[in-house]
Amino acid sequence: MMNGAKEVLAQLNVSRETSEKLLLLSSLLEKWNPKINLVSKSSLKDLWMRHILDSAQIYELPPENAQNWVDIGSGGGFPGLVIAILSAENANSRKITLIESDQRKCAFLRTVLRETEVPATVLSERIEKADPQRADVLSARALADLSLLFEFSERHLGERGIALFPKGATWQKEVKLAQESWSFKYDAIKSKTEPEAVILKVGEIRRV
Ligand SMILES: C[S@@+](CC[C@H](N)C(=O)[O-])C[C@H]1O[C@@H](n2cnc3c(N)ncnc32)[C@H](O)[C@@H]1O
Repeated sequence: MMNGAKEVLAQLNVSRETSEKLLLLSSLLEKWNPKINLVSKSSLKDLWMRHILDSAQIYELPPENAQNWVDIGSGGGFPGLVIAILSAENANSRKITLIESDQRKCAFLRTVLRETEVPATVLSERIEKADPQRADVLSARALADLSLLFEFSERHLGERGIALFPKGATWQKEVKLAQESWSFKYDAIKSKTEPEAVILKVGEIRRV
């Protein structure tokens, strides 16, 4: 088993079936990564902590009735694929959509979904061109600064939806800058995987 897998799986406390799906994701990622660079080579050895646990921690954050979850700029599937796998465990009727413009990465995302038998839709399109999704939850990790993420939210987030954006140590600077052009409410939830990082949970995003 790969570095950290046991510890992370114990921490997540998921069923055997879900553990197997996450293990399948990690082995497919290891296999595809040298060809299409889904995560940086240096972070591959910490895949479970840096990517899988980091993605899983946002799964609990939306309200239970949030049905339509859209992950933009999904890349190698963080957090989108992990959210789809965890949602499948709960057999809830949540609809998951991943938007990613790189065709090869989309082929990887579809392969993992097929092999794990997890339902989700992959849109291989540019975020700014894809049909508006009216998401209840919009997530994006390592995609853009907050101001650009708000522009994407304007297109894809539903009226009462919330956005979940994991951000690193400079998140306060990004918030300040975004406040020049946008009004919004936010909580900064401490990350479980990086001491200075947070997950920004943002709602009521409006242009000023
Ligand atoms: C730095 S990667 C992050 C991937 C993943 N979210 C993660 O945290 O590992 C950003 C991803 O967003 C995709 N992307 C960037 N701009 C995009 C756009 N305008 N429309 C769709 N995908 C985009 C890129 O192809 C890339 O896979």
